[in-house]
Amino acid sequence: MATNYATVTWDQLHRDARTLASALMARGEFKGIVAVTRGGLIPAAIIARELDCRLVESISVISYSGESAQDQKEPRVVKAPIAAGDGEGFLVIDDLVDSGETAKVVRDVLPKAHFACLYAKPNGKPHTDQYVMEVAQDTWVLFPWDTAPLFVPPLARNLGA
Ligand SMILES: O=P(O)(O)OC[C@H]1O[C@H](OP(=O)(O)OP(=O)(O)O)[C@H](O)[C@@H]1O
Ligand SMILES: Nc1nc2[nH]cnc2c(=O)[nH]1
Ligand SMILES: [Mg+2]
Repeated sequence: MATNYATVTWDQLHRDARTLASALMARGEFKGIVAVTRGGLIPAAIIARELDCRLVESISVISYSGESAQDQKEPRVVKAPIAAGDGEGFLVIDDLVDSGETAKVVRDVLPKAHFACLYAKPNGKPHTDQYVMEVAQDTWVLFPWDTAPLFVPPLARNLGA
């Protein structure tokens, strides 16, 4: 079970995706981008815009059924990235690598692609070619699409409770 949570706002996600795009510029042009659904879709859209890349494919992988590491399942590819072939010249984008199991399965399908993500936990780091920020293994990242602002009572109201 994750003991900590790290909340990522839309602004921060956009900034981190642009930082990744900027680092990827040094690798020259990609033929196309493969987004790992669903978490990689929004980062891939931001990066495709920055790299002026119009060919966006997807690979659909299901690895988690809930909101913690306890909910991890064997990753299942439910849609193949046909347009990307063996991945040569393609960039694969996911939101994060945690255990690295999803990335491993994606790499089996696209062995020649360059794999990049925004956030990487220590166990996932060996399975990504590039990432923006490291996150502790016991931290669960809450993406902007996972959360909503909600009312929090003032501290003083809990006095004596
Ligand atoms: O390195 P791992 O331990 O495999 O975990 C990382 C994967 O888990 C999440 O996807 P998830 O399966 O929850 O599906 P989603 O992207 O559709 O939310 C995340 O988006 C990564 O793809
Ligand atoms: N939202 C989210 N999904 C994950 N899938 C695997 N690890 C994580 C994480 O830390 N946050
Ligand atoms: Mg995912």
